[in-house]
Amino acid sequence: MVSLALKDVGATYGRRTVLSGVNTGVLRGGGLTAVIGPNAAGKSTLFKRIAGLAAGPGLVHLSDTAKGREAICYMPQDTGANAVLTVYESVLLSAKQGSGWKVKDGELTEIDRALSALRIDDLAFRGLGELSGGQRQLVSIAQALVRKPEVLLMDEPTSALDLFRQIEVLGFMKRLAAHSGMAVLIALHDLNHALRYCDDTVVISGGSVVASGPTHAFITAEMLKNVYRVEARIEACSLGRPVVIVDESISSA
Ligand SMILES: Nc1ncnc2c1ncn2[C@@H]1O[C@H](COP(=O)(O)OP(=O)(O)OP(=O)(O)O)[C@@H](O)[C@H]1O
Repeated sequence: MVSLALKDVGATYGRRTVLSGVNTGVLRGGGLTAVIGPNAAGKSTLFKRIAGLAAGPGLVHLSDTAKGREAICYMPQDTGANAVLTVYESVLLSAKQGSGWKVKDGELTEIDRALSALRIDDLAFRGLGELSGGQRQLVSIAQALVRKPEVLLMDEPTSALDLFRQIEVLGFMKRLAAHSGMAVLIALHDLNHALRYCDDTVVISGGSVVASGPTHAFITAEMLKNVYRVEARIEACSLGRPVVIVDESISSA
């Protein structure tokens, strides 16, 4: 099963350093890891650095994969839409990325499977340009899945989805990771999703990792105060699940 570890990883845009000294333990395949932190903390940049799309020092160490960097797929926050393509064509194009243009039967089956797992098979022959934001986000997930990554970096993949779709997609990703051994890192703003679906969490603030390890140990009232500047409580809901309740922001005055 694939695993990923970051050692003294940094990232720069031109002369500007936005990420430095990022170290994590070994992030193993088979589950979801949340990457959390305030706006502009460096979550997307970390994903771009891991995927080789941003420059910077340090080591992104991948183990137990024969594919090297090819094992990694980055699903960006803003996916943009090539209005000329249909959903099916765009997913097919993604599946063929980096390989020849000859389409095998198995690949079409994989596409059908991804569209159906995300319940967007009815959109297959609609143009990308005529989809809603949430529908486009589901298509982006399908595009990522058909590339069969071993490490999948999902940048706020549920931000445009309704409540039903959010839990459906995260539940599906959790089962898929457990079944396939894929390592899935998910940048999230909804910390209740992190608590419910992610075994491990990496907390980023101001371009550095401030904590990395088991989710329940790190999503705490103290972390929320220090990193997010809010007074909050973690309490058990009526089903016994921990939930974050935010009481108020802490003024910087
Ligand atoms: N292409 C770029 N060139 C220069 N600076 C950039 C670029 N992309 C991001 N930045 C800067 O890097 C910092 C980290 O941005 P990043 O997008 O990684 O944050 P984030 O944690 O993903 O934020 P958010 O939660 O708002 O999506 C920010 O200060 C941002 O302005």
